[in-house]
Parts: sequence; structure tokens; C-alpha cells
Amino acid sequence: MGRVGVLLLNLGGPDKLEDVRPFLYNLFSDPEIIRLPFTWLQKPLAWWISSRRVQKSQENYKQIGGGSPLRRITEAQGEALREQLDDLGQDAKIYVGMRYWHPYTEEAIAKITQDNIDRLVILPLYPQFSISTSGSSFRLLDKIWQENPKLQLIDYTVIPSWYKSTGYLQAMAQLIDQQIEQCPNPDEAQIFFSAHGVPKSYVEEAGDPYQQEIEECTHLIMQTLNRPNSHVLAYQSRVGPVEWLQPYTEEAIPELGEKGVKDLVVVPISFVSEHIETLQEIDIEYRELAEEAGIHNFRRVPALNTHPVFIKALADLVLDALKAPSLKFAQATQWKKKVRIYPPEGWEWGMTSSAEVWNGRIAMLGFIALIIELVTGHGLLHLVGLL
Ligand SMILES: C=CC1=C(C)c2cc3[nH]c(cc4nc(cc5[nH]c(cc1n2)c(C)c5CCC(=O)O)C(CCC(=O)O)=C4C)c(C)c3C=C
Ligand SMILES: [Fe+2]
Repeated sequence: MGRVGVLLLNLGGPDKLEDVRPFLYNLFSDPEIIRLPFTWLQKPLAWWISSRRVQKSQENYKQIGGGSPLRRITEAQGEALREQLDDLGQDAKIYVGMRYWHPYTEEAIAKITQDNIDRLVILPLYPQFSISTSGSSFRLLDKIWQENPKLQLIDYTVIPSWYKSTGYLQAMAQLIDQQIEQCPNPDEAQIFFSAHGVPKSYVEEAGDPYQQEIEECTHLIMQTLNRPNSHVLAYQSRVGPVEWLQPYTEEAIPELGEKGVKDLVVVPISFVSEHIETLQEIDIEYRELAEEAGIHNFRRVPALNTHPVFIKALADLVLDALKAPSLKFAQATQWKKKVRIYPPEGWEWGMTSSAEVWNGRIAMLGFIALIIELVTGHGLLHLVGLL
């Protein structure tokens, strides 16, 4: 089989407060995070949004100790996975490739080429697929692959999503069960799945399978849990003015309080490590909201981190992927096929949808330019270096 490598993909997070601004800039520079009609607008807009958000974001990171624990936890998961694979008789080197902060995906790929890896399993640490997470990393990898002929010698395979994995479902069910059992009337506890949100347009216009995968995942976890508790699903972490998937967590919690819920077990579902959205948003912000709404027993299910059943599930995914036919980036990013051609191909004169779309785009551009000039004191041409 030759030398085997496993590339763990993750989003990355700032290690310290000074990292927050460049991290946010990297994140908002990604066209899979902010989808714009003009690529040249991406960087000035990323600079503007990250400058506006940095203070609020830094305050949140301060509340969880001044940085994200994501790198430390992902590296610990990698080490636990290496040991588990070794126990199962599979020697493998593990690499961590983050999308927006160190160790960057590019750094991991440099190590993979140096180590002369022959077979590579690409495993995103997101159980469900979204254009904005695994999709963005696959797109970047596809580009890196096309630019480097040496990489084309590696027989790689991609695991697009794995929320149906039995071990993952069992580990989630165990952690939920432990929290429920600590409630005064365990069967009465309300289970609250809180998934990371995405803009509604990702699902409805770009064909992101994320919402469908999240819904199926909650259903499978409930089946595995096999308890009579009632459950709801809501979406957290909305950013910006556009509509995201609904219901929003911050609205759903007070509604449950009004209905008389007293014991709430919150299950973060889109991510497998503790990070700012579990430690700050759920543990601090949503706990306060719940308290105000009369929900005094607020419990949060811990993230999987290095839970042994979960690590075994990751090892099984790797071993199965090594046995199965390879899945390439093009196949793993098939959501693109569903994208509507917008505006319609070909120009028609008159009050047509092409004209409507282009009028809308030009108006939007003018509006953005006006806001940028008002906030920065410089025109758009100055910012993109043309003046
Ligand atoms: C603006 C759009 C964003 C989309 C779409 C989005 C999707 C998305 N994100 C995660 C997981 C994580 N996000 C993290 C940080 C983070 N994400 C956004 C914005 C979007 N995310 C911002 C602005 C930030 C920075 C933090 C902040 O200012 O609020 C992180 C890192 C957390 C850490 O500990 O550092 C993770 C992880 C998922 C799963 C997802 C879609 C499914
Ligand atoms: Fe995010």
C-alpha cells in the first residue's frame, strides 16, 4: 500500500488575541463564506468586515481565555487517531490542515509532499457537509493539486461527510445520555440540538446539502439514543444581515422558556471540538438567555474532542476509505452541479430577468462603494490600489 497519510481538515481559530483580525480577514476573504458577484470586491470587503468585527470577536475570545482551543484539540485528536490506527495494524502519518489559521492547509500539503506519502485519506472534522466548511477546503485542495504535479502522484481519497457513522452516533448518544441522567426528571428534559447556521441562500440557491444532513443527523442520534425525550433543532452563530437557516437558537430558547421548559440539554451538532461557539456562545450567551426565560437547569453536552468511541469511529472511517474506490474532489463537490445559472445565459433586451439581475448587481455595487467610502474615508478605487 506504500506510505499512508491522513489529512484532517478543520477551520482553524486564533491562538491569541492579536491573531483575531488576520484570522477574520482570511475567513471573510473566502468566496465560500461571502458569496459576491465580483471577485475583485472580496478582499476590500473582507478587510472592511474584519475591521468592524474584530473588537466584538476579541471580547468573545477574551472570555474563553484569550484564544481558540481548536489547534490544541485537533492535534490531540490527530495523535489519538494515529495511536488507534496503530492498534488496528495500520501505520499512518497524520496531518492537520486548517482553512483560515495555522497550521494552514498549504503547510500540511508541504509536509505531505516532503514525506513522500503514497496514499492519502482526506477527512474533514465536520460530520456534515457544507459549502462553507468542507466544501471550501476541498475547493482549496483542488486548486493546490492542479498547481503541483508532484501531488498528482498521490492516490488520494476524500470523505465528504460521515454523520451516519455508527461510532459517531454512539459517542454522541452516550454524551447526551450522561447529561439527561443528571436532570431531576430525566425523561422530561428537553433536548435542544443547536447546529451552526448558514445563510438560507446556500441551501436554496447553491444546493448546499447541509440542512438536509443536519436534519438526518439529529434523527439518527435520537434513534441511537432511544429515549422518550422530546427534541428540537435550531441554528446558531448568525453573522450579517441576510436570512440564515431558521429557527434561530437565540429565539427558540426563550420560546421554550415561555412553554414552561425547566430542564434543557443543549447539543452542539456541527462540530466535534470545543470552540468559541460552544464555550462562549452556548455556555455564556445562551445560558444567560435561558436563565432569563426561567430555564434554570441548563446543561450543555460536551464536544466529542478525544472521546475514545469517537476516535475509534474516525479510525474505522479511514480504514474503510482505504479499502473503497477513491473519491476525487470533483465527485465530493457535486453540489456545484445544482447551482442555478444566474443570470440566465444569453442577453435578452427589454424588462427581462437578465436586465433585472444586472440592475440589481450594479445598484448593490454602488451601495457597497458608498458605505466603504463613508466608513474608511477612501473610495473603492483607492482601496483596490487603482488610485
Ligand atoms: C459569515 C459566515 C460564516 C459561515 C457561513 C460560517 C459557517 C460555519 N462555521 C463553522 C464553524 C466555525 N466557525 C468559526 C468561527 C467563525 N465563523 C464565522 C463566520 C461564518 N461561519 C466567524 C465570523 C467566525 C469567527 C468567530 C466570530 O467572530 O464569531 C470557528 C472557529 C471557532 C474558534 O474557536 O476559533 C468554527 C469551528 C461551521 C461548522 C459552519 C457551517 C456549517
Ligand atoms: Fe463559522
